[in-house]
Amino acid sequence: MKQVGFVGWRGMVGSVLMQRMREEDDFSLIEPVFFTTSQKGGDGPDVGKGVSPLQDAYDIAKLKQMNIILSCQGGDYTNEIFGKLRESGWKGYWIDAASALRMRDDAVIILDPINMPVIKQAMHEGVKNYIGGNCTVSLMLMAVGGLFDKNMVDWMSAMTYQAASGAGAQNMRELLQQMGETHRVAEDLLNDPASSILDIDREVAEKLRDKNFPAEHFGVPLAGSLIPWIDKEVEHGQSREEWKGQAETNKILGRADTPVPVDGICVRVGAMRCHSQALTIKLKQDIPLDEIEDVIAQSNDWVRVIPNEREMTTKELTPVAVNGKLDVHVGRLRKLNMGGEYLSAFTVGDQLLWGAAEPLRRMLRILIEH
Ligand SMILES: NC(=O)C1=CN([C@@H]2O[C@H](COP(=O)(O)OP(=O)(O)OC[C@H]3O[C@@H](n4cnc5c(N)ncnc54)[C@H](OP(=O)(O)O)[C@@H]3O)[C@@H](O)[C@H]2O)C=CC1
Ligand SMILES: N[C@@H](CC(=O)OP(=O)(O)O)C(=O)O
Repeated sequence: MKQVGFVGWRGMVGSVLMQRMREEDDFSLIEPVFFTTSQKGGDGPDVGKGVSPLQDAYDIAKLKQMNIILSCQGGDYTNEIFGKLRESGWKGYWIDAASALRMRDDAVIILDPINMPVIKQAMHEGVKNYIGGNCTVSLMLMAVGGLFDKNMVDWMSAMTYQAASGAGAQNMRELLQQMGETHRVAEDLLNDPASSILDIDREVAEKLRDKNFPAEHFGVPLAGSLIPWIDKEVEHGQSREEWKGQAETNKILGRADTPVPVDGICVRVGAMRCHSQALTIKLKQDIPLDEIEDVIAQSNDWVRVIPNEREMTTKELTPVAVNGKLDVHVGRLRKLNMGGEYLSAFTVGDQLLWGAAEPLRRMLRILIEH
């Protein structure tokens, strides 16, 4: 059995990975070794194979014994350890959730329902580094990857509505604290049916602008507001999250040399763990809507087309509907006033599942069964 080292297994992404691996009985196929950056010698998790002491995630000699290492620990850890490990002569497979290695020539961005041929070709060529994609990009491709696969897309604009989870566990907590504070300040007025909504709004606005409002992690209020900037600035006023849209999409599709233009504005909203995106797709041809729906619906086992009508949309095309599920919903499919080649779509998916943990779990399985 292959020895698989897990780093970052108790974090938020790592916990979702562990849960999925238990559900799919993946641990029965491997010999897992659990590492830690902070609790060396403590008890590892029991995944049906007894409890073993946690290994030091900075111990290169121990890491070198692994056939495969799967890290959900973050980019700082990858940047510190990966180079040393490779320089030490380690030839094992490295699977990673962090973005640090994604754009390297010796790394593949993994999303096997979309790019299995790219992954297979890389394995054949001896590539050893398999990196999970940006959550927004992976979820967009799980939703409308069929259109890219059929070479129907001329360009695409993605306007995103990204959940707090993308910023980390502490940010999810802070969002709820912010919601609680906002409610608390308005509670008495809310309980009085005669109170004025403008008085309520004034209290809330004052609270949101109060310098003591809890915003240590986001820096600004997210509850009752939104944040139209995610990640650092790259150039020309584009954020790094926006830059990933085109760069990662085309790398995943194996067409970095002839890229499809992808751009838009990435926005953080007060959802918990599901990212939504409003897509404008310029098609190469005016293709009938029912054909487009078929292509999308048949492209993988998890995409679900939601009919473009009010009740189904408001019930099924929301973060609440897909939270904790592998299904990726896509709806609001219609031709725009600009012409028959202009398609709108709205998609929503769980960013901790297909957006983070699931592609890693499936890559591990591909390597084990290889
Ligand atoms: N959040 C997201 O949406 C996405 C994240 N990623 C990548 O995954 C990386 C990890 O993200 P995420 O899982 O959100 O990070 P977390 O902050 O939840 O976990 C990271 C590490 O923090 C340590 N840690 C310290 N205190 C605790 C605690 N109380 N509970 C759990 N872990 C603790 C653990 O390491 P130890 O056990 O060694 O102490 C853990 O592995 C990111 O840096 C990013 O590169 C990728 C895609 C999406
Ligand atoms: N940046 C994403 C989450 C994330 O971790 O992305 P990446 O893996 O590309 O760094 C978000 O905020 O929603």
